[in-house]
Amino acid sequence: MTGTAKGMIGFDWAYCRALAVGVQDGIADEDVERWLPEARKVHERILKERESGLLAFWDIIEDEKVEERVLEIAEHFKGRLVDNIVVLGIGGSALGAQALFDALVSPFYNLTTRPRFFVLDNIDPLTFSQFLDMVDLGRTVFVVISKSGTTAETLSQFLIVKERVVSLLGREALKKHFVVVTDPDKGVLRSWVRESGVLSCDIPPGLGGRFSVLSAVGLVPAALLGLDIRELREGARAMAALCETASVIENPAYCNGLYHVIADLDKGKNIHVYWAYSDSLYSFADWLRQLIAESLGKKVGEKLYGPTPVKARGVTDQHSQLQLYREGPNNKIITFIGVKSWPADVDIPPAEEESLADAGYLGGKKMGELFHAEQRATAWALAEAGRPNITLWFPQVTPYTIGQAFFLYELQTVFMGYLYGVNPFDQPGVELSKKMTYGLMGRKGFEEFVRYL
Ligand SMILES: O=P(O)(O)OC[C@H]1O[C@H](O)[C@H](O)[C@@H](O)[C@@H]1O
Repeated sequence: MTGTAKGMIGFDWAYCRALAVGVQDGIADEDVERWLPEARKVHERILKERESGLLAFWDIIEDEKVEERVLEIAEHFKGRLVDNIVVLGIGGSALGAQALFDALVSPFYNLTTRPRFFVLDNIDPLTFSQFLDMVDLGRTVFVVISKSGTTAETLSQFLIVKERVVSLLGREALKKHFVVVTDPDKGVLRSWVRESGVLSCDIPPGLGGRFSVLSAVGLVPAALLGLDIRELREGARAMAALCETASVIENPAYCNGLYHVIADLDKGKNIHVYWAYSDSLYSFADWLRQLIAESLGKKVGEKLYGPTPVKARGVTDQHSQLQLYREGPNNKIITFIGVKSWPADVDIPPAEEESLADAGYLGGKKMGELFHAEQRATAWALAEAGRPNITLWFPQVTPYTIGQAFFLYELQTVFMGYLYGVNPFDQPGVELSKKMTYGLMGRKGFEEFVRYL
């Protein structure tokens, strides 16, 4: 089936353009014109970096060896009595797997299916101890994911469960219950893989955590769950093909990125809301929050950059956030993440009782109709109040379309970073609190960091 037949995601930018409905300070042609020379330079830079293999997030979707290795590992666990697949990881080593799972699997999956899937991306002692009390370690596979292989949170989780597996099942059981996804050479986890012989997958050194969902970081959990990782990456490649064009206006990643930079720097809209009108895409908004915050939240000299990414859920947050978005400070650009059709829908029966006459307008309709009507009305109502908004439409949520969305926003974020003039691939701001934590935890060589406290 062709790409188009499988369905391509796409933007509706009508309500972010100037003078659409009531959008006074939307994006005007002259705004775009002003930025085009800079945007074209950024395209040239991206082209050069691609040619010199500096864009690992783009190269990874074309690297077939990754899929082969991941499917090999999934094959190893096939047919085994596995009740639980548990990801131990945090940030870029967890958010992608969670977004993939929630996008492609029912929210009630764990109640009805085996193996169940859990992403433990926090070290709340109560949650973690309750999880360990609940889980049958003998029927659990832990996927330990850490690009650096040194992240304290993930190592603490790993040390706890490893010790319990060894004391319950013996050291030889480690290979049956652990898979590690980490740096090919460096880090504590890589040394342990060498020593223990457990199965592992590499995270290419040049691939940042928040850009790694289409690598083994997202693929190992997805393949263990039997999700179609080939379709996922084919979707990413289909979007990459669309984003090859130098035309900033025709390139979905560039055009949407440009609108967001203009909204932030020229229109004072530095809060970027991602309003998922789909329960299955709500975690995708979480994944986006890390990608945008860590890539664009940067200090260059005395200048501070970076929109604040905010997530919302539709239609639920119409009843909690809309008031602010429509009548509060006009400092936001809002992206609705919508789904054209669902694999299932529900009929709303007619209201027979006289007492329910006022609910009559709902009868004979489908819940999806009401959902779409509310999304459409909310987008219009925001535009009418001068609030620029965009809709990203998924024809359906499938491995193919979610793969597209991951790649689209990874490239858009790099494009925006270069337009802002920041490095979208590092995150220096997260290091100090880590060093102070090491100091507080008595780690050798970090004593100096606790003097601040
Ligand atoms: O994958 P890891 O090396 O364990 O890092 C996990 C996360 O922690 C870091 O502190 C960074 O903030 C994130 O960019 C990263 O994704």
